Amino acid sequence: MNPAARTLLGMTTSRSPRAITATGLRKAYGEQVVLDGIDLDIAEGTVFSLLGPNGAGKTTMVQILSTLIGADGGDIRVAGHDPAKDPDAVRSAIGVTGQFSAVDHLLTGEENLLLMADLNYLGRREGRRRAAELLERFDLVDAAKRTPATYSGGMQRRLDIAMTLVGQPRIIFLDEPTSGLDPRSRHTMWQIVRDLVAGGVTVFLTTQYLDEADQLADRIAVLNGGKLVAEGTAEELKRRIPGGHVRLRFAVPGDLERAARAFGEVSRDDEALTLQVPSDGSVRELRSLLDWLDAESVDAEELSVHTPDLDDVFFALTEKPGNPTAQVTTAQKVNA
Ligand SMILES: Nc1ncnc2c1ncn2[C@@H]1O[C@H](COP(=O)(O)OP(=O)(O)OP(=O)(O)O)[C@@H](O)[C@H]1O
Repeated sequence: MNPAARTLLGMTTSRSPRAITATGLRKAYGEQVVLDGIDLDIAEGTVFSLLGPNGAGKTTMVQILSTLIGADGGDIRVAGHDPAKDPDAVRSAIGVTGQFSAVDHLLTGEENLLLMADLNYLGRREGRRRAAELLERFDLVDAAKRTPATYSGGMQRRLDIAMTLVGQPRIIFLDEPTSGLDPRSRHTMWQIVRDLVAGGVTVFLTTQYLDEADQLADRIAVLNGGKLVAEGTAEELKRRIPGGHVRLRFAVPGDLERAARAFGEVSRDDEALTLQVPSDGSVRELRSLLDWLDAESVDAEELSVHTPDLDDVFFALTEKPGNPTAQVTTAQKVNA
């Protein structure tokens, strides 16, 4: 029976299994409340990205979910287990990679993987098989006998992830997996994440790169001031904030003046001879704008369409009074 029919009949639709859930998660350091009642609901086999300004509490959240530190309150389940009551069960289901790389720099890449296999009690033969498979999968065969000191940043990051995968975790915490990587290595890392998810792994991603969240995440949450201030798909978050506009640049001040009068409340820059006209960027709106310019013989030298991106969402949701990033929201004020 299709989901719509089930709903019509009042039957509950089956929910996909959850990798991570939390209700009312709280954590304070002394007087400072870092996580102030956080709810999480992350489906298995998806990428969840947590965004937030520096110091928002992202690392604290990852540390709690991965059993490194305890929460002060709330109900948490990771792979079905409570990290406080059953940390070993959580640890056996998760892998953590990122800023604090587990790579031993005195061992070769292959030896690092074999050490991980030992730590996971895989046995000699299975350990060797797994190490060889991961070296192949992460394009590290030629580098296997060298120490990571001779690796590029991208190779070190790939070895780090490969080491995490030795234990075949169902949930992986990726803390800023591509910081410092060049564009090609970033894309390789994105493909690795997509392949993991295609294999059913759940990825909890923290990143400073909003385009990374946009590319990879099924759902994105923005943490600010101890709370999740927004949660949804990238498209849902972008729709939440105004900011779409068309920017027109004119050749002469007279044309700028006439257009500004015709369009009413728009943001203008007399020096650059530009106007920002609120618009959803649709063909229909663009056509009527161009028709008007034609009909009035107003000469626009340049036209560009701006739709809100995740940067706009981030700034709008995490903006502090007096923050210089406020300029990014000019377009939203135009629309207000
Ligand atoms: N062990 C600790 N003792 C006291 N305060 C702490 C401790 N760990 C973190 N904090 C504080 O908690 C807040 C959240 O820190 P956290 O590292 O979780 O933020 P973050 O979002 O990961 O930041 P960033 O993006 O800079 O890595 C910060 O104000 C930090 O100073």
